[in-house]
Amino acid sequence: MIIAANLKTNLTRSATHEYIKQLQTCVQNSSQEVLVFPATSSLDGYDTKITIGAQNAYPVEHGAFTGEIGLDHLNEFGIKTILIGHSERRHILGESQEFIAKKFDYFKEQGFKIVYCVGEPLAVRESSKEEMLTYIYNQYEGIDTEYENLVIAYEPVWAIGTGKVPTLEDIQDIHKELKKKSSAPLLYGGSVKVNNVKDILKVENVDGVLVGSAALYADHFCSMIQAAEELGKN
Ligand SMILES: O=C(CO)COP(=O)(O)O
Repeated sequence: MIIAANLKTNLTRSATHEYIKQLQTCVQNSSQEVLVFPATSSLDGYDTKITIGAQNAYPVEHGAFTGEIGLDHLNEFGIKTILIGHSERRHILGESQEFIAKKFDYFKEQGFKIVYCVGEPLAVRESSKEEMLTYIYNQYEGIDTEYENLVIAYEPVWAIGTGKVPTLEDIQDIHKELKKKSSAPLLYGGSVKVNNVKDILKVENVDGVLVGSAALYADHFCSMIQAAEELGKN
């Protein structure tokens, strides 16, 4: 399974080094695919079997894009994994589907593993299932769903950082629908914690989890990796 940590705007570079060091023991004998997305300024050359990915980069090698980093900055650390389409970039940073698709194409051309996020806000959730699926399907616009290095993460916006989680039946239902759009591994994200990770990982068509706040604690993230290991679902 894929067990991924999105550290968002947390943990400085030295704290991230400490964090990765603490994770070493639990990934050593684990057969899970573990990904960590540190803050941009915490990207570095980490000596670990954990895959380090970027939370964001501009679709360019380098150039005049104040505040952004480009491909050269990722290459410096051998980073070949990127998160694209996260709801915080869509809704807080104002990234359009068109721009997201452009970013996707660029990093696909570079052969990156792309963890592509989709998910609906609460108002959409509270509408009909049909409207909800239409909303989510629009987030597939311009995206090559057959790209071999693609991982999709379904993250309902209303479940992110709120402690609210869809029912297991709802996760199963939506993952079944999303698998029809793409056979890529499909992660669930949104308030995944140590106490619910096992139940979520057991759901059909859940191929892993993308964890935010609970992953900031190395011991909690470790427990999640171990939970996946115990389930023996690779
Ligand atoms: O946004 C997320 C991961 O990308 C989920 O965040 P939380 O686990 O804090 O809800």
